[in-house]
Amino acid sequence: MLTIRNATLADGSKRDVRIDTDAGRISAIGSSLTESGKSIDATGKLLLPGAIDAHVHFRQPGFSHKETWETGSKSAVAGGVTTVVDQPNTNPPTIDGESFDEKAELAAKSYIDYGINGGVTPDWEPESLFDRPVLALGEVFLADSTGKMGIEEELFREAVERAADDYLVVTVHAEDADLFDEDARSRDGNDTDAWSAYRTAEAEAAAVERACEIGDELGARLHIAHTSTPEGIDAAREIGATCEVTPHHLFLSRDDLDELGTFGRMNPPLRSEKRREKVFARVADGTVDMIATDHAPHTRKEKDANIWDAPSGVPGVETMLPLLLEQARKGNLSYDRVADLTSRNPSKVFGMPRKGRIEEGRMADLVLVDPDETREIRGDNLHSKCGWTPFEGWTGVFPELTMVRGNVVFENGEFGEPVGENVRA
Ligand SMILES: NC(=O)N[C@@H](CC(=O)O)C(=O)O
Ligand SMILES: [Zn+2]
Ligand SMILES: [Zn+2]
Repeated sequence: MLTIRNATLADGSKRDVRIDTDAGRISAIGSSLTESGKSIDATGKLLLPGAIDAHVHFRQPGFSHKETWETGSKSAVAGGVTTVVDQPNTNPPTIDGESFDEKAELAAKSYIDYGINGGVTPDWEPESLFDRPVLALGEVFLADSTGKMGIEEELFREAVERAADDYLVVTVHAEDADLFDEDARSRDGNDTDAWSAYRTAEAEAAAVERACEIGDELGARLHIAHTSTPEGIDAAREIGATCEVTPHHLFLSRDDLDELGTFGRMNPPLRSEKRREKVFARVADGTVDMIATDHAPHTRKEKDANIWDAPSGVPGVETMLPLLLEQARKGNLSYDRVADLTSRNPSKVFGMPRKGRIEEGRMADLVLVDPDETREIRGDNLHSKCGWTPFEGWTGVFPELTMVRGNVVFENGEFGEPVGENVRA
C-alpha cells in the first residue's frame, strides 16, 4: 500500500489517493484516509492521470539509430506519459503477424505500457495481423509520409471494412496528394516555408471528408490523426469521427519556420498563425478529442538537409504534458481539460477502460507535478535518442514522479524498471 496524501486533482479537489501496489490499482480515494503503509505528502502538488499518447513512432524495428523502445519510452515517462500507441511505418512495416511479433518482442523492453497498431500496404495480411493483440488499425496513410506507405482509395475501403468486422478503430493520416500544390515544388530548397505551401490545408480537409464518408458508409469507427487545420477538425467532428491535434500544430505555425528550418518539416506541415489560433480554440473548447504527439524522431544529421530532402517529423512525447501544464498554469486551458485531452478521452476512444482516470479500481498510472515549478525545455536534457526538440527554449512543467500500474518508473530525474506491457495482450 502507498498513499499519496492531500494531492490536488485536475478538478481542483484535494484528495488522498491510495494505491494497492501489488495489484497496480487505485484502491481508495478520500479525505484523510487512515494511516497504512508508505505515504507521500503531495500538499501543493497536482496529481494527474498518466498521459496516453495515441500516436508515437518508436522506430523499432528498422530505425534504431533514430529511437528505440528504451529511449522512446524513457522520454515518454519523463514527460508524464504512461501509455503510448506505436504506429506501423517501421522496417519491416507492421502489416502481418510476423512483423507484429517482431515488434512485440522489442516493445517488451518498454518502460511504459503500449499498444501496437497494424498498418496497411498492398502486401498486408489482415488474417495473421488481426490474429495478434493489435490495438487499432493505423495510421493508414492516404498520402505518402515517412515510410512511403500511402495507399489508394480502393485498398483503404477494403481495410476499413476489414477493421470494422473486428470492431477496430481506424486511425487515418488524411492528406490528398492530388491536391498538393505542384507549383510550390519549384521553390528553392532553402525556402523553409515551401513544405507548408506544397502540402496544402485543402489537401487535408478534402481527405478528412472523403475518409469520413467512407468510414460512415462502412460503419467503421474512424479517428483522424494529427489534424492540423480547423477545416480538418470540423470535417471529422461533423460526421462523428474523433480527432487528435499534435503539440506542434497547437503551438507552432509557419511564422516559426524561419527559425526552425527543416526541423519544422513534418506531415501535415505547419499552418498559418491564423489557422493555428483556430486549432487552439477547438482544443480549448473540447471540440478536439485529444492531444497526441506524432512523436517522429529523426537524427539532427538527417534533418540537416534542404527542405525537399529532409525527412518529415519532429519528436514530442516528452514535452506534450509539460507544455500543456504550462498553458494551464497561465490560465489558457483548465487542468481538467488537459486531463481530458491527454488521458480520459484517449482511454475512451482507444478502449482502455482501466486507464485514463483517477478512480477507485483503475490502474495506478499517475503523474505528480509541482504546478508552479517551470523549467526551460532543452533538447540536451530530453531523453529521446534524436537529441533535439522544436520547442527549444519554451517553458514546461515537468513531472516529479510518474507511476505505471503502481510502479514508480520515474522520480526526480531517475528511472526505475522497464515495466511496460501491451494493453491488449
Ligand atoms: N508526421 C511525420 O511527418 N512523420 C511521421 C509519419 C507520419 O505520421 O505521417 C514519421 O514517422 O516520421
Ligand atoms: Zn501521419
Ligand atoms: Zn505519425
